[in-house]
Order: sequence, then structure tokens, then C-alpha cells
Amino acid sequence: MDQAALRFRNVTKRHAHRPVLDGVDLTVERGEFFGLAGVNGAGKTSLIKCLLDFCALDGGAIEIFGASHLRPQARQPLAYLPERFTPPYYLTGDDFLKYVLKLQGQAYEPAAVAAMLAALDLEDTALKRTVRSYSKGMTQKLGLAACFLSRKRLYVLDEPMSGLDPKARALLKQLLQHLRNDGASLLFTSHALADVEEICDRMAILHGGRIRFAGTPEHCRSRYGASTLEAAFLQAIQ
Ligand SMILES: Nc1ncnc2c1ncn2[C@@H]1O[C@H](COP(=O)(O)OP(=O)(O)OP(=O)(O)O)[C@@H](O)[C@H]1O
Repeated sequence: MDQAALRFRNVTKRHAHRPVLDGVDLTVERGEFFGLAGVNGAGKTSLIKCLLDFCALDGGAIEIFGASHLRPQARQPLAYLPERFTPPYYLTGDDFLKYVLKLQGQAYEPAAVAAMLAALDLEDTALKRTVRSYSKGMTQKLGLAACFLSRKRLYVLDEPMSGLDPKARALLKQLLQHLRNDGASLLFTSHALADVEEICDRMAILHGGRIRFAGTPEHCRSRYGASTLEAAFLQAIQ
């Protein structure tokens, strides 16, 4: 019962014969909040797509709570928000949440939905509108609400702060803190190293298809003799 939430073992992935992931080893412990950083095109989304079996590995293995990621059942404890979340444009926000919760075998509880919308600062009147009328940030909040309402043990969020205003970013951090206290695990990607430092227990820097660094943000700064995580990041990808 002590399996890690996620274990990537020597994962390799090529796109169009070009190596994107070149032997990635990474562990996210149970109950850990883990941030993945890397320049544009480093392979962060590819790693997540491999984890979700959206694309086949060229080598290596991935485990979710000790079970092969290839087993649909293994992915059951996981909620995922993609980098570009695009719900069906013709659904209302409410229909989308009902649809997602039904897929997850979860009851639609109006009080829980209202509390989640308030926690993410999404007006409840928006739920009656089709998502085509949503702004980028509203759409992102709907996706986050759907993830968190599904009450999973592991959240995989690809750039969760994308499009959020400062208030919503602060509220999302509070929400994540509650999930952490409840024992959830998190793997998220971010280009905002300040967010990585604030949110995560440990982090990794993916570059050139490999993990250049994995450890605490503090360890990252000391490893590279840098006063800021940004300066350490620049050293790590040289
Ligand atoms: N389906 C695909 N076919 C061909 N190449 C792909 C495909 N998906 C991703 N790539 C390439 O793989 C590399 C990694 O892309 P990926 O989206 O994983 O990077 P990322 O780290 O998530 O980038 P960003 O920070 O910009 O979101 C890029 O060079 C990209 O062009």
C-alpha cells in the first residue's frame, strides 16, 4: 500500500522520429505536490499524454499507485486538466459538470457545485450559459471545477493557472492547499516558477528529453548556487 502516486521509469517517446523524452525517471510520492518545469517544447505535455495513454510509449513504463498506466482501472483515481481545455461549446456549464460527474459515477450535488464555483470565483449564473460564451479564464475555472468535483486522489494539471486572473490564481492556491491537507497528490506543469515554489513539495526540470533536476525548490537553488529559482532554472538548462 506504500506505492508512489506516479512512477515514470526510463520513459522514452519519439514524435516524427525525433526523441522528445529520452529516458525520463520520475517519482511523485503519495500525498506529494510535484511541479514540472521546462522551456516551451521540452516535453512536459508529452510526458502527461504518455501517462494518460493518449500516446504510446516507445520505451519504459509508468505506474499509477503501483499499477501499469496501460490499465484503464489504474487511471481511475486520477483527474486531468489539459493545457488547452475545450469543453463541447454547445453545452451549458451546468450540463458539462453533470456530464463529467456522471462519467465519474459521482452524484451532482448542487451545494457542492455552488461551493466549488465560489471557491474558484466563477459566477453561478454562468452555469446556465453555453460554454461558447465563456472567456478563457471562465473556461479554465469550469475545467478546474470539474476536476476537483470528481474528488480524485491524484490531480494531473497541465498549466492550471493558465488564463486565470490574480484573484482566481490566489483562490486556486487555497483550494490546492485544502486538497493537500486531504491527502491528495498533484502533478502540475507551470512556466511560473514562483507558483512552482509556492505550491510544490518537489519539482523537476525537464530539458533535452531528460530530467535535469528533481528535488525541492530550495535544493534546486542551492545545487546551482542561485539566489532565485529562475536563476537556478537557467543554470539547469545550460
Ligand atoms: N503529435 C505530435 N507530433 C509531432 N510532434 C509533436 C507532437 N506533440 C508534441 N510534439 C513535439 O514534441 C515536443 C514537445 O512538445 P510538448 O507539447 O510535450 O512540450 P511542452 O513542454 O508541453 O511545451 P509548452 O511548454 O510549450 O506547452 C515539441 O517539439 C513538439 O513540437
